[in-house]
Amino acid sequence: MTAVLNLVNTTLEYPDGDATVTALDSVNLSARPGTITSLAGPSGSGKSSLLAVAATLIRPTSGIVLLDGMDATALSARETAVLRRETIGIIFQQPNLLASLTAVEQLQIAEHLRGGSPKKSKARALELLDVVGLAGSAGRRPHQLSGGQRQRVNIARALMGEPKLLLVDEPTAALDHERSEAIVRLLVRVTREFKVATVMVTHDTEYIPLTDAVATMRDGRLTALEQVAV
Ligand SMILES: Nc1ncnc2c1ncn2[C@@H]1O[C@H](COP(=O)(O)OP(=O)(O)OP(=O)(O)O)[C@@H](O)[C@H]1O
Repeated sequence: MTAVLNLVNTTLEYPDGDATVTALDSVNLSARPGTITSLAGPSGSGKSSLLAVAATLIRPTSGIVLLDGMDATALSARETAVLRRETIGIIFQQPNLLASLTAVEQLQIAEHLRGGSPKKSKARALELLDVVGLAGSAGRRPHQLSGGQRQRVNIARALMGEPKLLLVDEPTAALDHERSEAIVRLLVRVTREFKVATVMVTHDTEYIPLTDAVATMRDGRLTALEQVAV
């Protein structure tokens, strides 16, 4: 199947006084529908930079970012925002839920901001909460949910826009072992069920075997891309 994301010779440099820091150094990576790739590597190796470039939040210094066949580096800021909204779901480390809203409303507001109809969005929000195992918690506010449940709302919210690419940054950072494994298993399941291409930054190497492939970074370079044997 055709890749949803293709990074081609992508380089990202940050200014650092008179010098530059090369956060990404000629990186090539692709992600296909229905597959989940772990992105591993030591601190400062470029994982977050790769995710930000793939998310079109940062434009690379050189190279190409192909999203669903379109070169995002050739688009205007407005066109890039539309492509991002229609193609990408982003799951940050912290769920960043709004304290006064119920779980179902967190999903509805995301859809409202995208211009969707409230009635349709409620039905889809309830469906997605069911998918992530929160059917009985739709009316709960963040303080009435556990850390793992809040991360599940975060995942369901990212799926509201029917993304083709799911970019996930350290989803288990704030969770204990049992909840972390459950979250990674959930990400694998939704990747298959919704046929999204998922790229997940992780420090927890123990969950890598649950995913399809692992891309390892060091000093801005992709040093290995291996399929995970099952
Ligand atoms: N805004 C910035 N300005 C200057 N340098 C930056 C900036 N963001 C990141 N860097 C540098 O780019 C390199 C890659 O950083 P990046 O955050 O992408 O690595 P990482 O693998 O995600 O690290 P961590 O696991 O600690 O989050 C590092 O040398 C970092 O110091």
